[in-house]
Amino acid sequence: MDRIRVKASATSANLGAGFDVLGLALDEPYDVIEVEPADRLAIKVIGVGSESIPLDPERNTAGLVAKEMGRDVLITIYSGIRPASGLGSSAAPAAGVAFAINELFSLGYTREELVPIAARGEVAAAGVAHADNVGPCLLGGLTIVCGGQAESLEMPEVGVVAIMPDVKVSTRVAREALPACIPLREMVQNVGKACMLVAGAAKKDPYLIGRSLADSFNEKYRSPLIKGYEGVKAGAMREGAYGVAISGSGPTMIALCPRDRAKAIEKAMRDEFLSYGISCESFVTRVGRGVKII
Ligand SMILES: Nc1ncnc2c1ncn2[C@@H]1O[C@H](COP(=O)(O)OP(=O)(O)OP(=O)(O)O)[C@@H](O)[C@H]1O
Ligand SMILES: N[C@@H](CCO)C(=O)O
Repeated sequence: MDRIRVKASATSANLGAGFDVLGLALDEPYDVIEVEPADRLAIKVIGVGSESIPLDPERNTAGLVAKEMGRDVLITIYSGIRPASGLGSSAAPAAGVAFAINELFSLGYTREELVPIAARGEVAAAGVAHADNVGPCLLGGLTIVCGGQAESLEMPEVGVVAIMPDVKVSTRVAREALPACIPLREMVQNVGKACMLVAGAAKKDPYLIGRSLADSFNEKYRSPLIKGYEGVKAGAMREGAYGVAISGSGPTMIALCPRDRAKAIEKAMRDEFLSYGISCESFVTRVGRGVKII
């Protein structure tokens, strides 16, 4: 094989209480990434937000991954995920390139083993090697990452509505909004919610998953960065969403819902943002299955 082309999709990290641990793969939007052997490591970016994506391999998540894997390659990223929106835009190229290099050079890593390698690419974007976006991007479904290990659970069939208000919140800034310590009571509530969410996926119970999205950490400290958050969430719940969460570090909000309610929920959430004078992009999708060769 002299060149490989993969589809690496958007992801939604945290899912409320699962801060830096849980992540959900989405089917759309996605990046298409091509990788081919070259004399030196180089990166080209075309598409959504390309002007804000660094070409220097040291500052690009995909470049750091290729360096980590010790391969000189030309990486072409056809970007389809808006940067700094909370949908894992920096993770998709990292996961995509880890997967592509593994296939191209027949390195023999499992998808699970690629998770910590791809996570180190995130240092270029977030300053830390968090795996809660690269995990679901590689494995699909609902992913749990912990101490370099990654596990994935199949989700029940749900619709996913994502609303991206026209506001930029970088992961770095959103991480600074979080306290270093939280009260014991909040910690206990969050552990409970995260465990209930995983139980919901294991039991294929979308109502339990939805109820478990409300947390007292990510939402409490980061929702003030998203003007209109409470109204938008209420609009989605009124139209039948199972639950709502900030996607990753925001400002995108996602609602999980019955698939036949998704369009009405999308409209309600958009209308709420507009009532605060905030324009937004939005889309309806489903749970993704992980990076694949196309
Ligand atoms: N390969 C890459 N693709 C996209 N962004 C990158 C890449 N490498 C570095 N970046 C930087 O990361 C920034 C986006 O990362 P950030 O983590 O803030 O957003 P996100 O991935 O959309 O959000 P989240 O991690 O919350 O889901 C970009 O503005 C860009 O400067
Ligand atoms: N867990 C990270 C992910 C960002 O996508 C954060 O919320 O800061």
